[in-house]
Amino acid sequence: MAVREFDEAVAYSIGLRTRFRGIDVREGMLLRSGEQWAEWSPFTEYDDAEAATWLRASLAEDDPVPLRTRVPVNVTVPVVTPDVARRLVEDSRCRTAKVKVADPRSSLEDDLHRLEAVRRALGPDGALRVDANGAWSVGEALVALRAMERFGLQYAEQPCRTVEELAELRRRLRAEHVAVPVAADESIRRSGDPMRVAELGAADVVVLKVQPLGGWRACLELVAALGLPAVISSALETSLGIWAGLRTAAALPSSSGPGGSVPACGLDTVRLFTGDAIAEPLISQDGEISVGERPVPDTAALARVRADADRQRWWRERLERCLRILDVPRRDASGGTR
Ligand SMILES: O=C(O)CCC(=O)C1=CC=C[C@@H](O)[C@@H]1C(=O)O
Ligand SMILES: [Mg+2]
Repeated sequence: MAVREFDEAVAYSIGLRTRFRGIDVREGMLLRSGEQWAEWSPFTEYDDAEAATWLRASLAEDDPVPLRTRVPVNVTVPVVTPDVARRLVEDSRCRTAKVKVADPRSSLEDDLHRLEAVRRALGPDGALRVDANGAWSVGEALVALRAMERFGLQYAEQPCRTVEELAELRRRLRAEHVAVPVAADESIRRSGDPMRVAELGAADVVVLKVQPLGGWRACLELVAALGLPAVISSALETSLGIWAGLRTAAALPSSSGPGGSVPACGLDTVRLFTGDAIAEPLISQDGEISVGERPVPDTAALARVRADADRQRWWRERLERCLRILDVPRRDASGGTR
């Protein structure tokens, strides 16, 4: 089945080195319009309405104007043993680490051991973040963050599920003099009303992802409207999706971070993949990734990550449904629109 809106639409399937957010394989599509390739990779369990928002990002025809050529990034530490965590941080040479915590497979004690190993690998000057993906109640978050405070946390990302809980937690952390700022991720990208985070005073920092928010323009508009420090993060993508995040981070206003730079972004996740679609994957060097021209897939690399016929069909059908939701003008066989 052909998808007429694109010149090519290829589904990929790439193994993860470590289980991450409950998945071992990342799937998505790479879409070509003329010379331009983009990624569309809504998680497979998302419904069509949410997947269509991600598609809006992939349909963007222009790119934001970059203000810098390099973007600092954090190394992302999944739920792994302290030893593996230490090695990941040391190998990355990043000066900021984000550690997954509150996973069903990891007790608070396990989390504390992992954090201790990461803090030791970073040294006292490195920045350390945790991400709980909304797993804690307010009470649980208070207990955990009180215990984690001694490692010096830059912030805790989405400690609780709802915006109201984040706001309450933030108040109670302050009242109890626990020095851990709160960052909102899912409350921005999945709540349907990202402005509520600012209205309720629910976060000190916001985490923004280009595909889930429907594109770079929506991200930059949100940064301006929210008036909070913003960290651009990956949605666990190939280098094509990562490039869109990097380019957006490169366009953040210079007031975002010290010395005209931006806070370290969560864009070093190609490291978590066993393969990629481009020849020179966008992975950090000395804690930064250079933002070059929009990449194009490499024929051999793309062949290695191409999904099987069943998954090609599944993704194409999903793409057709999402295009209908967005009401994208149909191209006729000659390439014109109708
Ligand atoms: O922010 C990072 O360091 C990497 C990206 C990352 O952690 C995530 C990517 C995609 C899905 C999420 O579960 C997860 C996150 O919650 O931030
Ligand atoms: Mg997160």
